[in-house]
Amino acid sequence: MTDTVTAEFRSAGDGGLQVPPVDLLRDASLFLDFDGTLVEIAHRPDGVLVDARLRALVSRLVQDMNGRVAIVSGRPIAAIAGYLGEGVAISGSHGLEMRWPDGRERAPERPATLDMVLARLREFADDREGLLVEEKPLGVGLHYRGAESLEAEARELVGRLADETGLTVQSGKKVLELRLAGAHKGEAIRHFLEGPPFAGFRPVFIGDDVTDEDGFAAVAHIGGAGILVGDARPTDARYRLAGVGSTLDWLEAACAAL
Ligand SMILES: O=P(O)(O)OC[C@H]1O[C@H](O[C@H]2O[C@H](CO)[C@@H](O)[C@H](O)[C@H]2O)[C@H](O)[C@@H](O)[C@@H]1O
Repeated sequence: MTDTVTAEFRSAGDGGLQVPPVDLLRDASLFLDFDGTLVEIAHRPDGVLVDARLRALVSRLVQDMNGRVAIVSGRPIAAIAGYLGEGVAISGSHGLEMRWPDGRERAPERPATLDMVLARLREFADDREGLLVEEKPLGVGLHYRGAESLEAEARELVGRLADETGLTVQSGKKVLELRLAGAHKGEAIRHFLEGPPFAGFRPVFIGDDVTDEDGFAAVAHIGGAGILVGDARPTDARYRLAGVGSTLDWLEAACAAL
């Protein structure tokens, strides 16, 4: 642990939410968001850094929690598996895709309207510097981190495309996504909890973004606990950690306390 990260870890218990107790993962099923929770937010989606420490931590959690660990991300399963390997269960695309620990997978068909939406967003971004279009199997992301003044214009277009296609708008950190409706992170967590190895264990979900609130609400409803990563805000999470560094420190400590 570095001094800086340890200081951040210790100072997180303000804003009404405390740092989670280190024994929280005992008899728990653990669900982890990816961007902003396990890796720092980067300027571009392909700019995130996944190092040996994170890969080792995820492997150790999977092993020591007898497989009761899943990544629950807005990214596609293939992207998460590319970063963290195949040894962990994954829900991708904001709950639309599911991959269980035994390798079973479930995902809906890609909607035909996505190709048209992709083309319209690319055309929009090509004319405006700083915007970036992310193609995903069940959605399209329009990132405005490099052009924040264009947010309102981007929102207007994305809203119009949602009305035209019936796709749903998913807002995130400096991103607007159009994606197939009908799932969210809370539902993905409930699906995992229906069967082995997750069923019967208290759910803990760690996330940072507004898209993670569905997960916090779901675990709270089932008697588990959410952990918000980052600044305090109105939330259904019960605990808070200050940032990615303190989250990795806490996970290592919690794993050692199993
Ligand atoms: O549910 P998550 O695992 O948190 O994924 C949410 C979205 O994360 C990615 O976008 C965000 O992270 C990027 C890299 O740090 C950043 O550049 C971007 O501004 C953020 O919105 C990813 O690109 C999306 O597909 C995910 O839905």
